[in-house]
Amino acid sequence: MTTFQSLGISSPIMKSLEKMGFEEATPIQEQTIPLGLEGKDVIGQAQTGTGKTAAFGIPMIEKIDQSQKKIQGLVVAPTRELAIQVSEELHRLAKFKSVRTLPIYGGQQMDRQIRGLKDGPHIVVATPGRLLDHIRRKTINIKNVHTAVLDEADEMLNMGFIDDIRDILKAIPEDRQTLLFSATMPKEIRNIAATLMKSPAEVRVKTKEMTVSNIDQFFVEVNERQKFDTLTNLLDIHSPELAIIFGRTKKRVDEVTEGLQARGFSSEGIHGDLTQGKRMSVLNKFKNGRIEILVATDVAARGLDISGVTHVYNFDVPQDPESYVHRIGRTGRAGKGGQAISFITPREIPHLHLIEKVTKSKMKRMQVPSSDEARRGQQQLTMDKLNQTIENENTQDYRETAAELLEQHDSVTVVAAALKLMTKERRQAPVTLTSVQPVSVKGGKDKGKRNNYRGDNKRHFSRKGKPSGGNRKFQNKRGSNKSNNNNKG
Ligand SMILES: Nc1ncnc2c1ncn2[C@@H]1O[C@H](COP(=O)(O)OP(=O)(O)OP(=O)(O)O)[C@@H](O)[C@H]1O
Ligand SMILES: [Mg+2]
Repeated sequence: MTTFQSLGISSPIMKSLEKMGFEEATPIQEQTIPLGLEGKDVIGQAQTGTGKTAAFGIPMIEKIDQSQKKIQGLVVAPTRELAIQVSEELHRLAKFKSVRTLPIYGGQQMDRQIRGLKDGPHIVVATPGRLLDHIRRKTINIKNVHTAVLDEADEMLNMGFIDDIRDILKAIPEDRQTLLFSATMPKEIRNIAATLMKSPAEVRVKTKEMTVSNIDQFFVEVNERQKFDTLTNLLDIHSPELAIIFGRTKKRVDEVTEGLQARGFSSEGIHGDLTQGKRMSVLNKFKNGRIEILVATDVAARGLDISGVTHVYNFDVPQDPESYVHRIGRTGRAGKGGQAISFITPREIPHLHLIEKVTKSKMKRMQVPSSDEARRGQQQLTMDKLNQTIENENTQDYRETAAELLEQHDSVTVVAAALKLMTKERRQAPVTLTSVQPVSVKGGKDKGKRNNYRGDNKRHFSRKGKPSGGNRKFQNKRGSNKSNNNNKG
């Protein structure tokens, strides 16, 4: 066990850590905080939910001179929601040091951001597009930045933002410290990343698997047309506290959300076509438990830290193994348990094996649930409530009526009627979704897929809006990047 104290952390930050309930440093924190404090460049890789934010946040905050009203730390993150979240975590960590952090992202009014920037934050957490906007308009001064962090670095580089990131880093003095963090870092991306840094130390928290062991991983083999009924049956059986369902496209997310609502589930969708205000309000409702199910594109796959997510469903299997790692990593965070269930159509079985191979983890087969099991699942919830009432509540006032009922009917009939009354029966609304193409590893038109994953740099790194070559998978990827730009502004 490594205490934060032994890492040489100052007392204001120690105080924050105590308030946040952090008792000991996680392995990535233990290994990177000293390097960060020494001013070394670091490529840090550790599993999802293991505290990478504080791993770069603590040394960054330690090095801020709060008497200087200048931006000294800069974090770049791929999505708006993540920029906000990281900014909040840094704010909590810096609570007793009066270090001010400001998130800057697309979809928010420019003049408001400019006012915020004029107020003199010490740390800015930004999405790449909006940050470049400010740099080009000269509405941000990052000449005094001494620490720059790329959170989810592989994703930003993979999205074709390498030139944008270079432009951003060019605007910062060269003697800066640069830190790169992610749960995944394919070799070719790491090589590119290293070109942005000065002889970086590579810290990889060694584990056999890329995924955390506290997530139980399953797959269900289903036909495309069975997916939706299977999903609602599973939701009835699992009755998750909070669940995230990942769909491949925005349209898919909309359709699944509508279908779930039609069947009486409390759910909303999030993707890049929604206004920033809507995205925030959906996410906040989910965080507060006012909706139980969040249906999302990959915009919610990276970095989001929402406590209480017990289940992740890959309604559509993700395109590449990295994406799988990040999606399922929305559960099982900070040592908690979780379940991940991936829907695989028969033609996608080879893709399942590829994911298992790359992530070095195994998904257990889960049988397709029957509607009978789903019904039992719903009734189980009622039974639990009933048992709780029997154990914890005084039911004295109801006994006379109960006895009266039992004179009229046999006991099973009475209890069955009470169960029926209490059980929230699903509306059996018919739901038909527009089919999506299966993902495949090899053969025919999807052939480029694997090559792309394996790391044809040209495909990974060409700039947005400049598709290179006729690779179909690549164009799909670009297609989704167009939406990513919306998403990730
Ligand atoms: N030392 C610690 N002790 C207890 N909780 C911690 C500690 N460090 C971080 N946490 C908490 O663990 C959760 C996950 O942390 P964080 O979001 O930084 O993970 P991550 O490694 O960045 O994951 P991802 O790869 O998904 O981005 C957060 O709620 C954070 O506050
Ligand atoms: Mg993170």
